[in-house]
Amino acid sequence: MLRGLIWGILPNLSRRTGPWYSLNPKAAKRERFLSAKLLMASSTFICDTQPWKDLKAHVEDIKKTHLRDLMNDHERCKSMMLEFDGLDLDYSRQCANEHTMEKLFTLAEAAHLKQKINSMFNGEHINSTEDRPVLHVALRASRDEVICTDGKNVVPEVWKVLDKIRDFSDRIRSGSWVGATGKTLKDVIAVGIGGSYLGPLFVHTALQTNPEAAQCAKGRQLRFLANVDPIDAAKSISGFNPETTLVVVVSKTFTTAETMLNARTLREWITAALGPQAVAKHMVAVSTNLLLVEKFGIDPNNAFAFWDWVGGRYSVCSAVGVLPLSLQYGFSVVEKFLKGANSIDRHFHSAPFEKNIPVLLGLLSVWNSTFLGYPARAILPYSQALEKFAPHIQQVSMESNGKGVSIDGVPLPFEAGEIDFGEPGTNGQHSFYQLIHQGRVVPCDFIGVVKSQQSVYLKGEIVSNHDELMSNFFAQPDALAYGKTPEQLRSEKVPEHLIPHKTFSGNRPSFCLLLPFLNAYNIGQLLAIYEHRIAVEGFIWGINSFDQWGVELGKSLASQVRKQLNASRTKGEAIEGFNFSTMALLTKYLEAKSPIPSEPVTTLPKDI
Ligand SMILES: O=P(O)(O)OC[C@H]1O[C@H](O)[C@H](O)[C@@H](O)[C@@H]1O
Repeated sequence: MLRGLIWGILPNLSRRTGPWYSLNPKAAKRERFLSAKLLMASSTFICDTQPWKDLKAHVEDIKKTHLRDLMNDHERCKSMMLEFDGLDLDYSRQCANEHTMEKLFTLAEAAHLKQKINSMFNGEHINSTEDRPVLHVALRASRDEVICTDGKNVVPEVWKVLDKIRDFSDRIRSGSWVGATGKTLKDVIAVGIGGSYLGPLFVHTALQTNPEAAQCAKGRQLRFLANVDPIDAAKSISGFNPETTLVVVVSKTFTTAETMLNARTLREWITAALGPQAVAKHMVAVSTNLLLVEKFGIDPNNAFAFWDWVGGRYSVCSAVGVLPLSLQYGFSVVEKFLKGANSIDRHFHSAPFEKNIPVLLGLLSVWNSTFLGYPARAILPYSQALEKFAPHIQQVSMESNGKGVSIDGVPLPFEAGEIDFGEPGTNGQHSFYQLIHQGRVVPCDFIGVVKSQQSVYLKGEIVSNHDELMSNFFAQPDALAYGKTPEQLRSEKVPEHLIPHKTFSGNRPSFCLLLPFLNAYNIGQLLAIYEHRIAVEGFIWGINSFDQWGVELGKSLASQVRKQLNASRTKGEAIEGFNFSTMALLTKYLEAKSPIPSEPVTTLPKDI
């Protein structure tokens, strides 16, 4: 109740006056602390509210009607189709009817969804455990938009960095900025991991085959180096010449162990060939921590900033993605990507829930996972260019919503988050679709594209390769929804002993999202839809979707192992301080890995 009141009142105040605590930072911190304490005291879960209980009760009702019968109601289907800015969403194959939707909207009200969305756009510190606002929407705002946090409009800062990227990427691409030996830098290696890698990789993979973008990228190569496995470093430099390569070190914190080691490895690769002074011409950085960038040896003038109000997994629209992508495709292509994301931001912020794509997707995902009990979600783009979309969304979704406590730190009495996975169709059909058709129920997102980036028509065939792909896009959702009954099989004269094996229960929910084309703008739209959908789910569950404490424990244990490896090799110290199993395995590892260097050696990754 109290928590609801706070969520309700603060955004309204801040809309009128700017953030209410903006003038005095000390008071602001104290107020935030007090609010957090108040929130702690009022641990009403969303599952204790009447709308939640109504939805629980509604599950039995909806289970009485098979999806194939729901699909017979054309009015229902019509009401579950939505068009916005060239995109078509069809959610008629959800196990839901008008009552489900009404109840979900009532749940959204009880969770103060509208106020929470406003709080995000208003720059409130909704990431309370890190005391930060969540403003990735500001990264793609147009120059004239005003998005404030702590009393300051952040849009001019965003555009200052974007202008710097435009200028720098133009200079690199035109050859006015050259490497240490006077050669044009035509190849780029972006070193980064997690949010400093997955989003840019997804966008790069999607743009690569777009004719307009590919034309702009002619003669240039962009590669990513993420894994600390030395094979990845070797692959990243394979065939590249340090003289013509620019390394972009991308790390929000500039402390991530893997990225820093890879950055040192590539620095060594450059300096071994061109001398230490070459770093100034061949290495630049993207980070929020410009002090550490300088300490690493990169000129702060060659650093591109972003801000702590951008979560790593939401950073693809910051310099994290915009710099490497602009180097490859030119800033004007990337600007279209930002515009596509901005179009969805505005839609998400202003459209009524009944017509709001991220809200509808988010609410129905909560319905599927929490109420119907389907904990996984398959992301199935029928487009090879989107092959890195599911890996990116895995991080955005599972790092955001894989939480065990509410925003006020109280253990949740229900499970939050989903298990996301996916593959492009039709490849996935020949892999895991067996399970989603006859095994566990996994709600699916089918993503299709109307106009392919490639049109291949073979002699004598009127159905193009792309039509063939899309035939599957249209067929699979119906196969999941309708299934196949024993009666149908009998009418097809299927032998009785095979009928149980060939029966498809159906009643398996899916969404269809159709994009007109796969260009920079649509890719931006797609990204923002998923980012906001995931936020909607977290807002409903009442968790903090913007922190990620769960990744820390493994990191600190790895650092203990690293220390031990160092001590064993340099001082011959015995393995100690671990449990029996880890000690045994570590000892085996050390014994088997000989010769063990006792002092630092430099062996650069070999070009493979
Ligand atoms: O950008 P960095 O600071 O190097 O962080 C890279 C990644 O590190 C961690 O694993 C976090 O869980 C991710 O959210 C983050 O994206």
